[in-house]
Amino acid sequence: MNITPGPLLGKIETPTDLRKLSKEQLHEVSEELRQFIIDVVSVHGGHFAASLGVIELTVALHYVFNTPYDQLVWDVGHQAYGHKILTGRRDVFHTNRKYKGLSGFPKRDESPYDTFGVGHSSTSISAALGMAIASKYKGEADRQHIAVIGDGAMTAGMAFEALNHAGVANANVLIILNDNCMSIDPNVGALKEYLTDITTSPTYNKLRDDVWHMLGKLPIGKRFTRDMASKLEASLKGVVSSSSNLFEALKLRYFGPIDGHNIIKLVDTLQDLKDIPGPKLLHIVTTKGKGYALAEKDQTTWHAPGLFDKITGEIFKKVVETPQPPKYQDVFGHTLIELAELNKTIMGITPAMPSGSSLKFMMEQMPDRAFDVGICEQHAVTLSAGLATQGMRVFCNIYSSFFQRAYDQALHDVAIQKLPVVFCLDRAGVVGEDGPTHHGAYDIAYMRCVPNVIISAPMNEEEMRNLMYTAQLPTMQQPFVIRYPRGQGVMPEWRQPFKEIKIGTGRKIRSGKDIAILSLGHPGNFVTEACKELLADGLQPAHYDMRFVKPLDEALLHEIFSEFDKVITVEDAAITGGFGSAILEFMAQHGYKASVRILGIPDRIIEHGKPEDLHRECGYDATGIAKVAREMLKDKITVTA
Ligand SMILES: Cc1ncc(C[n+]2csc(CCOP(=O)(O)OP(=O)(O)O)c2C)c(N)n1
Ligand SMILES: CC(=O)[C@@H](O)[C@H](O)COP(=O)(O)O
Ligand SMILES: [Mg+2]
Repeated sequence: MNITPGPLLGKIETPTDLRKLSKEQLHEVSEELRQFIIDVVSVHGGHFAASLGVIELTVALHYVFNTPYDQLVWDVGHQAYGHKILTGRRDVFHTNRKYKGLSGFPKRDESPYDTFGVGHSSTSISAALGMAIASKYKGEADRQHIAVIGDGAMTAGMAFEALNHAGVANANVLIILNDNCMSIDPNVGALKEYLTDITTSPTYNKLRDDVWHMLGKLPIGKRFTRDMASKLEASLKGVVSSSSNLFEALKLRYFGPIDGHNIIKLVDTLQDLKDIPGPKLLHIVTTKGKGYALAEKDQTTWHAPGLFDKITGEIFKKVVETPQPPKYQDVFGHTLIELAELNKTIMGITPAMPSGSSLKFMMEQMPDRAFDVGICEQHAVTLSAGLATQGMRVFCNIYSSFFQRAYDQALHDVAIQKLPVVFCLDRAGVVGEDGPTHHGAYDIAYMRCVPNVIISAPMNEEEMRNLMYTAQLPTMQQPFVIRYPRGQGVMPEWRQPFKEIKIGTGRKIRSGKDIAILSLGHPGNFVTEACKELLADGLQPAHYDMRFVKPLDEALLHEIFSEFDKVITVEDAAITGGFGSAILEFMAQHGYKASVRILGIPDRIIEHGKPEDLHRECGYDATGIAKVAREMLKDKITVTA
């Protein structure tokens, strides 16, 4: 569908065109940009509410600063759609997040305006500070470095590590704190409350408004001179003294809070801040989903709603007649409640993904036993470890790719102490449209080398429930990983009674004599499909769902390698160091010789696209598996005319 931008936006190829407009025209540009994003995202999908909330900021930043010479870093990057559209990508924006299309996040390969690749949160201040220190070293005194970070992203330890450095680095960095009181779900924690206090304090706001009013009376050009800036700071410090303003206490000059939807005020403020060297923080207050009423009202649903009718606001769901299998995340969410009812020691932790992980069900039903701790994966893991020392059985649910943040905590705080924390790693494998920053490719490789850890992956909902059940049994006294993918499983009838699964045991799904296909987790379902193709070719594949990558089912493997000299392994994880590698290690240790092909995520960056496109590209969809089996069995295939 051809989506036409408004008349002003249609003339903006790059920010240079934007800068030719008058300040008064920026409101119109903002509205056209907002409408264009609504038009495109409603029919092509993607993140939504966050970009709508920073439209005015985006326009103001590119209007005031000399991008890309001035370096603009977006945190997470899910809010950078306006930035993409204004920086040369308007006409290809409909390819956003599609296979071979634009990335859903800023990406250095894509544009010189994308100064830093993002996707995981809370990196922007460190990155912008690094750029600022480099500019200082190179003598580029005129260069500006801006980090735009949300209130959710600001909760992460990494953001505070960067603030701690920025305050004393004497480098030219402007941090814009985009405060909309939301993460994906409502933001949490004491920092959120602090930001609310500072935004709503009547004394503070009165004084601030008085000062702005006074500045507004100065002739343009004289406004907010350095002198005035110091006076403004001094007066504000009277109310929010450096000991009570968190950012001032960290030696950053603090400005705001200001209305982040007032484009004129934003432009004036940014223009003024340009002249103030050193580390500074501008606090802006915005509404996530601004300008689309339904998104403003239900910001979590509209974070990334999928396709929708932009007029009625109806979010399209696939029309299906037969009962559908649930999403794995929902199996987790509902099963955890069932288990928690049986076992009073169970608790649930999520770092900022209550909706995405479905821990929200337990948070609603058992608020003293399930917590969102903010975008704080490291804390989530060590908190779980602390709880485990006191006899709690914690299900710490983290997306596989975000778990990377907490590796040392998993190793140092959980594994070395052999604490029985259950890590439910959601979004394991290729996740699809979020792309390389979010693919859960590496968890097997980086956890397999850690002693004391059990690593498992269910092939379906029933196994998922039984693994969760097994993981919380009192006999289980060590860390337990359960990895599972984004999206639906395969069993519409999934609420079966719990059964313990013996640790380190796989199961034979079908017998055969030509080749053994060993799968781990959900891709076992691709193998089932591949086997159908092979049977149609007259071949006899055997299929084993191994379930555990650590410990391996050695008895079953001895049986397999005694019987087969051709083996394929299949996993939705990095081949290097993964499940297939574990099988090769087993063979080497026991002196087995066989021809083995390992299918999984190859050793290169896999871009974004629909999961099925990516599985095909990696070669472990049903067709890819069958193709490899046929290659290995070519002597056995009888060609018929
Ligand atoms: C390390 C990490 N954990 C979790 C996420 C998932 N995530 C993406 S956006 C987001 C909310 C960010 O909130 P905020 O920074 O306030 O931005 P907003 O969406 O409100 O604009 C979360 C939790 C992530 N991208 N990175
Ligand atoms: C930007 C970000 O990190 C999240 O919004 C992520 O896209 C959520 O992924 P899911 O849709 O898999 O929950
Ligand atoms: Mg926010």
